[in-house]
Amino acid sequence: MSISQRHVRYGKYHGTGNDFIVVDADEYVPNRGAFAAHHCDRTDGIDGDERRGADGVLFLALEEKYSPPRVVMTLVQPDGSTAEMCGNGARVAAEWAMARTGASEVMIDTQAGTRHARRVPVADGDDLVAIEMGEPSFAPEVVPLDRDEPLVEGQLEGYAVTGINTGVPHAVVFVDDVDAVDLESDAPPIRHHDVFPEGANVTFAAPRDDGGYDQRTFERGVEGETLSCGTGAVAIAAVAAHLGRCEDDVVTVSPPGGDLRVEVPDDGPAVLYGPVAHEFDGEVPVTPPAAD
Ligand SMILES: N[C@@H](CCC[C@H](N)C(=O)O)C(=O)O
Repeated sequence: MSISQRHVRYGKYHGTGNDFIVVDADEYVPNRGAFAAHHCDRTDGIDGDERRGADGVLFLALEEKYSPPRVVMTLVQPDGSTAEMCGNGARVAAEWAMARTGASEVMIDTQAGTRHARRVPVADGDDLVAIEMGEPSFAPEVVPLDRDEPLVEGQLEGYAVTGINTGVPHAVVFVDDVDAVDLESDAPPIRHHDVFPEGANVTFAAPRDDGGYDQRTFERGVEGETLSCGTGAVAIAAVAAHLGRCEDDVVTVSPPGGDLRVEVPDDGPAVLYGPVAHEFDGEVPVTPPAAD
């Protein structure tokens, strides 16, 4: 005998390929971790136009009474963990809220702080969504690091690694060619290294002749490579500025899924710009089927 299942509606979005299932937080999901683990699965998860599954579930609570409107964002990752911040996820949250309210700017409440987001019209192209990202920090207690000094190009697992927090911890490594890195084997020992007591996303960057950087990131919580990572793009720009590797305070960072623009002023918060796409909408069971 089958028991009828309650379903929840969702929207599927991506920001330069970093893709998310968006669920209105008014929809009661009793076990958000299990929901994310099941529906984000790349083999058995939600059936997308191009790729199954997703990099995470964004539970979004819209507070329309404020001006600009506010959104409380909770990112639940495929391993069931909750991330304090997500640059591309926050841009998706902003697009979702701006489409619902007609506003062209919103405030996003994250565990890393409240961030201002706005739509940026682009001549002859799709609008960009810009999100204020706070001030990147190298401070050991903020990254966090299991030592008293910042980690700047310290030797870890055969790479020169810099630890930085851009809302979440990143281990940034500069290389000549990101495509020459075996991410699936080289990133996990850094991601789980003792120096990062809460773990770290591992972001490789290679300078290009045009002043921009190529990016590849192995994400904590996804436990694999994603097509884009916004906090990682900001981490590259901030570490490059810190090491004197870039002259401009506006840097184009290119993960596999597209181009992101990052502003890293000497004082004040970083800003991340990029496109957001709404792929499709659907409904899924609120309680995933039990594993065999
Ligand atoms: N893809 C995100 C980062 C998400 C959080 C990360 N996986 C973590 O656990 O720290 C982005 O665009 O910033």
